[in-house]
This record gives sequence, C-alpha cells and structure tokens, in this order.
Amino acid sequence: MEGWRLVCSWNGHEGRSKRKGDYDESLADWPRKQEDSLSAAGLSSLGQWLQQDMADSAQAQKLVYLVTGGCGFLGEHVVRMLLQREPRLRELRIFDLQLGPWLEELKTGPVQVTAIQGDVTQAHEVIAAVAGAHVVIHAAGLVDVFGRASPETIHEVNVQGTKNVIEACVQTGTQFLVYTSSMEVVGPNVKGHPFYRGNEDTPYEAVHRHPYPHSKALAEQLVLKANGRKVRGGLPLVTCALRPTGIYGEGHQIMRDIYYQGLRLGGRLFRAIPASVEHGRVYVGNVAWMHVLVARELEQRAALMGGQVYFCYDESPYKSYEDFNMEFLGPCGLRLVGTHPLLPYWLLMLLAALNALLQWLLRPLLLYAPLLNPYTLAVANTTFTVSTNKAQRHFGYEPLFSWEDSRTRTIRWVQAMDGSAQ
Ligand SMILES: NC(=O)C1=CN([C@@H]2O[C@H](COP(=O)(O)OP(=O)(O)OC[C@H]3O[C@@H](n4cnc5c(N)ncnc54)[C@H](O)[C@@H]3O)[C@@H](O)[C@H]2O)C=CC1
Ligand SMILES: C[C@H](CCCC(C)(C)O)[C@H]1CC[C@H]2[C@@H]3[C@H](O)CC4=CC(=O)CC[C@]4(C)[C@H]3CC[C@]12C
Repeated sequence: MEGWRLVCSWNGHEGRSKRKGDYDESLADWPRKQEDSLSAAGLSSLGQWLQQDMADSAQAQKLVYLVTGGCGFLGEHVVRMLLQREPRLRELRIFDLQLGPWLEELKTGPVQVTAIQGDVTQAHEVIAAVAGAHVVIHAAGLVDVFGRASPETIHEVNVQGTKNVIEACVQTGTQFLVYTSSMEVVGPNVKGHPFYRGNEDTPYEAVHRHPYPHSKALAEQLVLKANGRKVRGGLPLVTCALRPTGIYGEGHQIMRDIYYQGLRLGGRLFRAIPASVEHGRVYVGNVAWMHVLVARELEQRAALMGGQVYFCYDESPYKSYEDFNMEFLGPCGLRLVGTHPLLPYWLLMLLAALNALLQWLLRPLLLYAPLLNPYTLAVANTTFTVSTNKAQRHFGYEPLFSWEDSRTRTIRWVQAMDGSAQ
C-alpha cells in the first residue's frame, strides 16, 4: 500500500490565531467567531484569552479531510481554501492521479498534508485513502467535452470512480461526503431549451447524450441515493452535491487556451455566439469556499443538507460566454471583433460537424480536439443561468470574493501568463 503514498507529509501545530486576516473579507471568519464567544463567556484578561485559545486550538485541530482531484483546477483552490479557512483541520489528504509540484510549498503550514498519488477507478487505492478521514470532498473527474477521452473512460472515472468513493466511505466509516457535480447534470439539454435564472427546483427536461454530462448526472444520482446509508460503525452517511456553472479564475485551462488563440490571431477573437445568450459563470475561489462551508456544516445540519443539491453561484454578471471572457482578456490586450456573430449559425454548425468528422478520421494518427464541436457549440449557444439563494439559506453561504475581486484576480493571472508561450 505504501508504494503509492508519497512523501509530502509534515506536522507543526502553531497558534491558530496567526490565521487572522489571511483574507480581507470573510463571512465565516473563525477568529471573529472566537472573539464573539470570548466576550460571551465574559473572559476579561489577555492571559485567560490566550489560554482558552490554545486549549481550543489543541482540541479543535482534530479533523481529517480528503480531497480527491486535489491537484486539478478547482481541487487546488479547495485545498488552499481548506488550509486557510478550516481551523479544525489536523490532516489534509490530497488524492490525485497526478500530483502537482506546488504541494511542496504547503510544507510550511501547520496542518499535516498527505499527498497521495492514486486512481479513483482503483477501489483499493480509494479505500486506503479514505480510511480514517472524517470528510471526503470528491472533486476528481474527467472533464472532457472535446473528445479527448473515450466515453468508456469518462464513465469509468466519473461514475465508477464515484461508486468507489461511496463504497470506501461505507466500508471505512467515513460519514460525510461532498460531491462536485456540475450544472451540466441539468443542462443545457440536447433540445437547446434555455434555463433562464433557474434554481434547484426549476423544472427542466434534462436529456443527456454527451458522455460527460451523462456521467456527471449518473454520479450525482449515486451520491444522493447514498445519503442515509449506514457506514461502518452504524452511523448514517451524509452526502450532498454542489453544481458549479462554468468555473473561471486562476488556473483555468480553457481561458488560457482562448487567450493564446487570441494572441495567435493578432490580438483578436471573433464573435461566434450572440451577445444575448447568457452563460452562467462562477469564480473558482467562491466554488472552493462553498465546498469548505458545506463540508463544515454537513455534520450540524445533516437533516437539512443531506441528499441535497446546490448550484454554485456568486456575483459574477450574466453574459455570453465570449463577452464574459472579455472581462479578463480585454484588459490583457485582446479585442472581440463584431457586435454580432461573424458567421451564421448554420455555418458554425457545419464547421463543428466537420471538426467532429476530422477528429474521427484522424484518431488513428493523432488527437484532433479543437474547442469547437457540435456539443460545445450547443452549450455555448444556449442560455443557462442560475439565480438561487439555497446555499445561503441552508448553510449561510455568501460569496467570499466580490465580482471586483474575482475579476481582478483573474486578470492578474492572465497578465502573468507568458505571452510568448503560444
Ligand atoms: N471546470 C468547470 O467549469 C467545471 C468543473 N466541474 C467539476 O469540478 C471537478 C473538478 O474539475 P476541474 O478542476 O475543472 O478539472 P481538472 O481536470 O482540472 O481537475 C480534475 C482532477 O481530477 C484528477 N483526476 C482525473 N482522473 C482521475 C482519476 N482516475 N483518479 C484520480 N484523480 C483523477 C485530475 O488529475 C485532475 O487533477 C470535476 O468533477 C468537474 O466535473 C463542474 C462544473 C464546472
Ligand atoms: C469551449 C466552449 C466555448 C467554445 C466557443 C465556440 C463554440 C465559439 O468555439 C465552452 C462554452 C461553455 C463551456 C462549458 C460550460 O461552461 C459548462 C461546463 C461545465 C462543466 O462541468 C465542465 C466544463 C463545461 C462543460 C464547459 C466546457 C467549455 C465550454 C463548452
């Protein structure tokens, strides 16, 4: 078993009050909560406060979390957010097919970080990683809408991988499971029906033909059905699913690809989607924050939150996919040409179909996987936006990052990209 467990493990418990002010804005700011309880308890002297603080810290640092897919785009943000915002953490396990070099920098922190190179499709590897964890955040997944992987592989990772995680929780006695689902489990559907400012209860005909949304929908159902199952020791499993819309922010590979595409085209991008088609987007830091909050609140609010789904949302504006990207790419020197799509929709469809044909023909020789294919065109061309406050009502979620912050952080990240590395 030790063969796949890598070395990145350390200890060093420091006073938790050092964390204060890590972020400027927080709604569930734990030191502030501590101060509130401090005054409530009527403790007067600094000495008493420090004693109490140390006792709380020693007692509080007891939880073991596991994040699958912890080295991916979202996973890395979840990992960093947990380390900054979950004071009760004793050990954080990061499970991924490929471990990132940035894990090294976590060595300086007070929490024991255990990096585990593993595959969610391998049940024994998942069981070993889950054993002893209090909470599992299952964010690992094969995110492929470009035809890079086969439908079988997508199913294996997203569905069988999720089954393995659920069974591992049941077998080892882990009681809390947070699943990273997707807006794609709802839609856009194959009929191109708009979902306009919908919420978790909005009726919508969810019909999936593409392997990715199909696999995410199956996996989400498995997770929700598992809620209430008895885990080892007899306690009930508590599960819930978070459904991000299109995530953006630091580390977003598609944004990177589009930026370089624009540079190659002389600083221009050509409008392909009507500006009136709204596409839901959410900042990665806020999605990560939602994961941290859900994981934290699941125990206390099991009856309310168990078996529930929550869209991930924040203050990001409703815009078309392309106009939204220009919020970041514009300040980095790119220009979106055209107020209307430059090509008629039927021609885009034809090009998308041609790309799909080329992909199929070239498959024995090389992998041809452009951004434009019939599926991505349909998704980009269908209004899908959410408007809900369910997360706020159920577990007090408020976005940690304002739209201004999210935008600034993303722009800074794009600006830091190497413009010559196209
Ligand atoms: N990127 C987006 O806009 C959205 C993503 N999601 C979901 O969020 C989750 C994370 O997505 P991203 O961070 O964008 O993708 P990503 O590809 O950056 O991260 C996924 C991580 O899972 C790991 N992984 C893949 N197969 C694995 C396996 N067999 N065993 C262990 N680890 C494996 C990858 O190595 C990667 O680090 C996924 O479940 C995805 O379906 C949901 C909605 C929107
Ligand atoms: C790549 C698409 C944009 C291409 C523009 C075109 C057709 C002119 O070339 C992206 C448009 C919408 C994106 C998807 C959407 O944000 C929802 C998603 C949710 C997920 O869970 C995974 C990612 C994705 C499917 C996302 C993928 C890229 C787009 C299709």
